[in-house]
Amino acid sequence: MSEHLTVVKHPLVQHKLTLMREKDTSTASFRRLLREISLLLAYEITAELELTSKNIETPLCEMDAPILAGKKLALVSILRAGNGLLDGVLELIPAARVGFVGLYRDPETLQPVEYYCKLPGELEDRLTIVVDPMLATGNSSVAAIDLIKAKGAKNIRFMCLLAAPEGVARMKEAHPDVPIVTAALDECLNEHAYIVPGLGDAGDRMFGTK
Ligand SMILES: O=P(O)(O)OC[C@H]1O[C@H](OP(=O)(O)OP(=O)(O)O)[C@H](O)[C@@H]1O
Ligand SMILES: O=c1cc[nH]c(=O)[nH]1
Ligand SMILES: [Mg+2]
Repeated sequence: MSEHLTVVKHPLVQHKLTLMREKDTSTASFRRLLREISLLLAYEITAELELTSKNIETPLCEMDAPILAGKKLALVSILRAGNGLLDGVLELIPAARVGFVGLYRDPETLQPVEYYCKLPGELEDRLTIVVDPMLATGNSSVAAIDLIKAKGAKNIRFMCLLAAPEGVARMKEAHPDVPIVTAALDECLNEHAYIVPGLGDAGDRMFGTK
């Protein structure tokens, strides 16, 4: 991908995102909508994957048919909210290898606290798609991508649902080689570093916690 930031303006994405933002949307609907949007974002983020060809036999004849080139993709979910995007992407790319980085944002310092990390092998040879619905200060995604790069990944993309300008700038500074695909670029962060207008706490809305 050549752009550092891609906002997916597809009408279905925008419609579903509006439903997710509404404060009275139920946990069940929120989860379903996130899965549906993740399929559409996955379509976009994989649009330029490299193809090679394979000789196959159809019931009628032989042909050279396109298939994905290279090693299986890696998907990395930033726990816990990342799992809401992961489920949909895995439906589209079921053979992908999957890793998890467990981080939560300390509400006082806004720094990410790591509590888990398990990543697939041979990351240097794979396209790695990192998923987390919220890019707020960017501290969590930058820290997760630091860990993923330390494990060898060189070709990384980041998928989110909402991005704040502050988070996009932080990512561009720390990881200019990592393209971001998002459903919306919101206005700003509030005094608690929540995205405005945003949708609130993605993890809490997805899992029904508070
Ligand atoms: O860009 P940042 O300012 O770092 O904020 C974004 C992070 O905050 C949320 O996670 P949270 O810490 O709420 O953890 P959770 O997924 O367990 O709810 C979100 O899913 C991101 O990981
Ligand atoms: O707006 C925000 C910011 C960080 N994490 C969230 O879940 N929402
Ligand atoms: Mg949360």
